[in-house]
Amino acid sequence: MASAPRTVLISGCSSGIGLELAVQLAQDPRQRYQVVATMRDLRKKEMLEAAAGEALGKTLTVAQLDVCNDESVAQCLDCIQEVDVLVNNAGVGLVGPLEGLSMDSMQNVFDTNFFGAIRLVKAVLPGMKKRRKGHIVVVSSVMGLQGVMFNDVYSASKFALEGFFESLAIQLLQFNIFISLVEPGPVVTDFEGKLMAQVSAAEFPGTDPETLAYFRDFYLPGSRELFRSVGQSPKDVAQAIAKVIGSTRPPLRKQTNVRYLPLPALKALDPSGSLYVRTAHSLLFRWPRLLHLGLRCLACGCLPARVWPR
Ligand SMILES: NC(=O)C1=CN([C@@H]2O[C@H](COP(=O)(O)OP(=O)(O)OC[C@H]3O[C@@H](n4cnc5c(N)ncnc54)[C@H](OP(=O)(O)O)[C@@H]3O)[C@@H](O)[C@H]2O)C=CC1
Ligand SMILES: CC1=C(/C=C/C(C)=C/C=C/C(C)=C/C=O)C(C)(C)CCC1
Repeated sequence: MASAPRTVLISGCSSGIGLELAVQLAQDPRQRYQVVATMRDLRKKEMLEAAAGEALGKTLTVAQLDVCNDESVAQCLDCIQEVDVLVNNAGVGLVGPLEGLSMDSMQNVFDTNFFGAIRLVKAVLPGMKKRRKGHIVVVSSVMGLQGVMFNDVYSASKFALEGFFESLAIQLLQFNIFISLVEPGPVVTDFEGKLMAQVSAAEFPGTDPETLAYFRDFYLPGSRELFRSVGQSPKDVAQAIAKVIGSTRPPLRKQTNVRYLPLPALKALDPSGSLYVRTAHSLLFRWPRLLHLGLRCLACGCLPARVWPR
């Protein structure tokens, strides 16, 4: 006999990975999921509703949820009996020279990416513990594994998630609750467009001209090329997350982009950290042509498209 559908609550479904995941799970051919797709601004729900098609109102419902707001979280959860799977997907980026970024903008990154996820976990955990089952999925990033220049604060917010959820995972095994940190590389969503809009509007006051030139003339072109060459589609990332949710023994960590794997591998190869830091520095500042060639090679499609082990 087929078991009852699991209720999946996903944050940040107005666009990108969250939207794709909500639709994929709601359209699961085996109807294993009842999806509560949430977003902070319901005026943005049209795209999700259109993509959901016939699943809307059946296996997918849309609800308001701002991960930075206690009241919004409480109201949303009041309407759901049990959350079997929580997907912490909502997130914001922040890029630029540190000297030119306001403390408010940095705090907003932590409020959303880190404390937003914790706020939701605190809300669903008592129920999961009582039922002695549950799965918490966190959309982390390769930047939760290694820092990337000019992404200092965003990367720190993802490192914070990694430390927090790895710690929690140990206790929660006692309650049969699993944690999975999904670590995508660059994904072609509104995320990059929002960052670029932020960059073109910002003047980065107080930043010295040399640093600004490194950011604008080295980092931005390199990052643009990286997204163009090895960027994954949100559909691919959502598929990887759906697989993690569907597995009986969910992994603690899952990287989604095989073409980005050489970079985290540098960190694993040299625990002192120097190999990764020096290679990233050289690729950006000393051998940009090698970076360009390497990215073209990685993009050419001759590499397998899946991450090993599967
Ligand atoms: N794109 C990429 O290259 C990568 C992205 N990630 C991570 O994937 C996740 C999804 O990003 P992605 O789909 O790419 O980008 P999008 O910008 O398309 O999606 C981000 C989502 O988060 C929502 N959000 C932001 N703040 C809040 C809030 N306070 N409460 C509720 N929702 C909020 C946005 O809503 P709104 O429309 O209202 O702003 C939007 O729905 C993020 O955690 C991101 O860090 C990880 C690795 C790479
Ligand atoms: C420019 C540049 C880099 C940039 C990496 C970037 C920009 C990664 C972006 C990842 C994202 C967007 C994750 C989201 O969570 C490298 C490869 C480290 C080193 C060489 C030069």
